[in-house]
Amino acid sequence: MTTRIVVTGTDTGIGKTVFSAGLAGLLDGFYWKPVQSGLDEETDSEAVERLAGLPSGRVLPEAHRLKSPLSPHRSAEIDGVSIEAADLAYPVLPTPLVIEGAGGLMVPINRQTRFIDIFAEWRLPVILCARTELGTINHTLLSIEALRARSIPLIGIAFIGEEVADTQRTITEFGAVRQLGRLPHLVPLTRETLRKAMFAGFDLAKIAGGE
Ligand SMILES: Nc1ncnc2c1ncn2[C@@H]1O[C@H](COP(=O)(O)OP(=O)(O)OP(=O)(O)O)[C@@H](O)[C@H]1O
Ligand SMILES: C[C@H](N)[C@H](N)CCCCCC(=O)O
Ligand SMILES: [Mg+2]
Repeated sequence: MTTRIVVTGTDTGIGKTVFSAGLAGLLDGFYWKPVQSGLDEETDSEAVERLAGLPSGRVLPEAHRLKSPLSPHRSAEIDGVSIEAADLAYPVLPTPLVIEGAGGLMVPINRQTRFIDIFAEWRLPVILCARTELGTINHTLLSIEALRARSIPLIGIAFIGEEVADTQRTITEFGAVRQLGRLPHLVPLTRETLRKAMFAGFDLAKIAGGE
């Protein structure tokens, strides 16, 4: 089965890229970051190259690489370019493909379109990355509601951070959503520690099984 999975999250900086690297490695697939904003530090694609342990060529080139580490719609304006939904048509490959958004669901790619609108068009199954720390119940349930309102298939939640059992239970119960697993904060964060943590923390059958 060709698995195309969108990895999104409740916010920026919560661990979507690290989780995507681990997932692409587990699936032995490809990774694609359609829009990268911020080029001065390691990009998401470079991080996945470093962490996923995939053969070369499996990290696909971004459709847009924008200089400023801002919301893509603004970063594009500063660079004098415009991101159109058509630019973000995902590649059709015979192997698993992990596609990472930018920030959270409502992040705009231009002044009319947000990532969630693209995901609604794509209709691909989504994994929602969520923190476990205080504040995540609200952010996660709001994100789930937004996905459900647009009938975007939600495979489940990938928790990132230390275990907070009641928070994770509260989210899965109120959200009527599966907990796919949890990726702790890894020290050190390496290809090896990530692969080990993904095997230990996630059930691939749950993920590949779709919504
Ligand atoms: N499980 C983890 N263990 C250790 N460090 C982590 C983990 N997850 C994320 N980090 C670190 O936290 C920072 C943000 O993570 P990451 O880049 O994955 O966030 P993101 O959600 O992809 O952000 P963006 O919205 O910019 O794509 C990075 O420095 C990353 O190395
Ligand atoms: C720059 C950052 N690393 C991401 N690529 C983009 C995050 C956009 C967040 C927009 C917002 O929610 O305010
Ligand atoms: Mg990222």
